[in-house]
Amino acid sequence: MAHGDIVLGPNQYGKAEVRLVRVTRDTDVHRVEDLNVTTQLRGDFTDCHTVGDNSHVVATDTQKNTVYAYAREHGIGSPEQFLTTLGRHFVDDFAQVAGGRWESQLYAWDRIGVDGEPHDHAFLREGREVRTTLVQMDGPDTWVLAGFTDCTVMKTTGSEFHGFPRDRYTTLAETDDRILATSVTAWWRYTSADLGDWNERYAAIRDLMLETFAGVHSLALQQTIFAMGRAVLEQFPEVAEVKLSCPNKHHFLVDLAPFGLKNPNEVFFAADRPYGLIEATVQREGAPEAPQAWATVAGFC
Ligand SMILES: O=c1[nH]c(=O)c2[nH]c(=O)[nH]c2[nH]1
Repeated sequence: MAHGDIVLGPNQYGKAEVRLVRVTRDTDVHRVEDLNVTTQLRGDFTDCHTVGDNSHVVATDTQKNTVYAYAREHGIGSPEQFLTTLGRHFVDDFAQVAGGRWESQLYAWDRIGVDGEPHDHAFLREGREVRTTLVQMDGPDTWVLAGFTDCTVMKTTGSEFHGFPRDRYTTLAETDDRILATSVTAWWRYTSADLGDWNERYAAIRDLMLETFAGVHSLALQQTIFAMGRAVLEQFPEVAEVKLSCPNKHHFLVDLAPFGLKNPNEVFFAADRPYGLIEATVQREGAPEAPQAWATVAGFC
């Protein structure tokens, strides 16, 4: 080969960020494994790059499907075990694959506590929510808003969605058992700026919202968030109104039938966009509104 020829250097390819949620439901106490998997192959792929010969190319789509099928067939257990098993398959079963890299991020979930007991199928993404507070003043008037954001929760059962209108653009299947997941952003307005015990009250309101999320058998995310706001207004007279903004973090059941596998609500694709965005204000009928309190709070109806 003459000096100066253009040749292919190091290369690898695969599917990045395969969002995989596996629910193990062999008992009523569900377990959740939530991974973001990237699979990349190295080996004899020169002809694809230089002349477009794909005869050696294990399609990235195939790599993605393999991630989901392996989650179903072999389970996850640990990311180390899962990635090693996956990588061994590609390296051992395809002569042209010499090696590769398999990487994942694992998102940990805790169980939501209800009456001090860990819930069977309602989970809270590990890591605290961000507590938010906004005080507005206008002369002698003070308004205190409190809330939180980035509080990601999931129910692996106890959620249905059906009975919605169908037109020629409707493809969504009705379901009586789906994953319901959202990242809650909540704001509430206190009736007074002089309540004291702010930290205890904040924690109690947050816990009540999470317990309500866990406890409500959901027919729609709209119903769940209204119940969360209503529970706060019923138990905390010092709260005047509650606003919630909740993305519906869709989890789509992966069709494993083409690979000869059943998927009894176990292996899901966790999509990040587009997402439903469900927002509501829950208020006391006839109570005076306080537009000044909310005037600069963006993104809420
Ligand atoms: O809880 C839901 N509310 C909706 O309005 C909706 N729309 C949709 O496609 N899925 C869902 N889920």
